Amino acid sequence: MSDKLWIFDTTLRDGEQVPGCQLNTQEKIIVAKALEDLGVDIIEAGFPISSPGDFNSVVEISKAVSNPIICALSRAVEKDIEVAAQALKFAKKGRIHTGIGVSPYHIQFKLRSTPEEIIRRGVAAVKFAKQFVEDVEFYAEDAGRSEPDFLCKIIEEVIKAGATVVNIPDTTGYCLPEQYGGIIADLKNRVPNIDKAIIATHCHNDLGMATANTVSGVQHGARQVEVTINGIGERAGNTSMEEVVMAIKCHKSIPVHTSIDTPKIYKTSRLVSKLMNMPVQPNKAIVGRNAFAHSSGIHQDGVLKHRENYEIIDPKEVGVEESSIVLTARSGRAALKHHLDALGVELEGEELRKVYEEFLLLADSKRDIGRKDLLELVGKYLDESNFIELEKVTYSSNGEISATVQLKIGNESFEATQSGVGPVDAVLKAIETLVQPQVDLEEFLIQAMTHGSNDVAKVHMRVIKSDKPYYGFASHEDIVLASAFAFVDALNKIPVKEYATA
Ligand SMILES: CC(=O)SCCNC(=O)CCNC(=O)[C@H](O)C(C)(C)COP(=O)(O)OP(=O)(O)OC[C@H]1O[C@@H](n2cnc3c(N)ncnc32)[C@H](O)[C@@H]1OP(=O)(O)O
Ligand SMILES: CC(C)C(=O)C(=O)O
Ligand SMILES: [Mg+2]
Repeated sequence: MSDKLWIFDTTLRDGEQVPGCQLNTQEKIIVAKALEDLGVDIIEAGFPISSPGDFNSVVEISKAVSNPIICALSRAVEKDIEVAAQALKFAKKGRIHTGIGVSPYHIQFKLRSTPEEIIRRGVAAVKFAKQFVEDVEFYAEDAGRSEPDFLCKIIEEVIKAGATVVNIPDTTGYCLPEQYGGIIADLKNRVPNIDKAIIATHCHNDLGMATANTVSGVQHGARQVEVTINGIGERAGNTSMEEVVMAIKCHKSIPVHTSIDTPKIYKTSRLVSKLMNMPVQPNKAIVGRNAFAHSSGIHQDGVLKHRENYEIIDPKEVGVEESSIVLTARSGRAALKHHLDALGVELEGEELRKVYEEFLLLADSKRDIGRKDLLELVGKYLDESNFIELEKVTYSSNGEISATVQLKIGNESFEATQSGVGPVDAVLKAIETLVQPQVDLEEFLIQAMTHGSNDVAKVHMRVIKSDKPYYGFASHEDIVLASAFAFVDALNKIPVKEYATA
């Protein structure tokens, strides 16, 4: 059995310290509920002494969320701790997180104190917090730059005072992975009562090492990780939750497991990005737009042959529908064929070679090639492959709205009548009863070309058949006819063998 790794999310506290990312109470509740749903064990909900708004957020999150422990931050200051305890009064499981700077920089220049005094204040803060809650976490701020003997001493003393979790922050993101792992190992080996508390990692990303340091900490004995969604946080950010969780999931040699429901990662990432108005960089691991996008021919060919040639994570595992094959001038024939197949154009040999040559000319002049470009390239093949023809459409909107459609399917003609909420709906239903490919209409877009009342309507639609998308386009002065033609256009791209005619 592997150990449980406690996931402590500080998106709403350390993450929210980023300029421009501040959330109001309602928004914080939305994020807190999403974190609960994701399976987070501890939510650091705020720093209650900091402002009435933050106090209120901790109160309301405590009411709104039931499974995770709700944690409130404080300095090693009695007033902070008292206010944190008040804010947690509705929490089913509340934790006070208190602590003090432990590096020579912090002791001398920030707190203007002495090591002995810092130990005294740390111990006093833990004891004071224990009067309100059983669960008290102590943070040794800037532990990453602290003196090892002093760090061991203060950790031993705060555990004696009742700390249930000892947090070892690399506050300034200074450490290298071996160094940070070494600090955790040192505490494990030298602090006599260390097994009475859980060791937590809390890393910052100033050198881009936050995830590596956190994982190293876990490998050396830490059993709580303090993380944020998308790695948001002050300066270069905090450790990103999704990176640590997936690194642990991918590497079974790390003897821990988490309770994160990983298919919910992507939607939580989007939610946080949207509410905090903080875009995710496209190449961000796990949740970036390009994290599962393949854009060069050799990679695309490899992925199409066997996904794992270039992917260590199945995108579905983190809630991304599927990997994408992006067409660029660096793509090869395998990628082009993949896209053409999706459009229902199955080209091989010489035909494929010719289209590929034209494609490369176009791709050299454009950054990436979209669906519309492809349709232009292979339009002639699409026309030839029309299996279904729309022969006649009539519709009436008097009383019940109904439509009659006549289709030529292969070499035979069929007719059907259907009613609907509007003529477009009725026509599409009638077509569906004749051609039964059981498709899902996923996207349906009508655009006016010139904006006059005698305008031409352009219809674009996307239908899904056997998990594959197919696209239809048409234009006509009559919106109903444009819709019918676009639907037939999409249906014509589905391989003929998939049809069952009525
Ligand atoms: C590494 C981190 O992320 S720590 C958390 C950072 N987050 C925040 O700071 C957000 C919330 N902070 C605040 O709202 C305010 O800073 C407050 C309410 C905590 C304090 O405000 P003020 O009383 O005006 O103090 P100010 O912010 O100017 O200075 C911080 C004071 O706390 C002291 N202090 C800093 N950390 C600690 C600590 N862990 N324990 C005790 N005292 C501390 C500083 O030495 C300084 O004291 P001084 O004024 O005697 O020199
Ligand atoms: C307050 C502590 C836990 C912190 O955020 C840090 O040291 O980075
Ligand atoms: Mg921090």
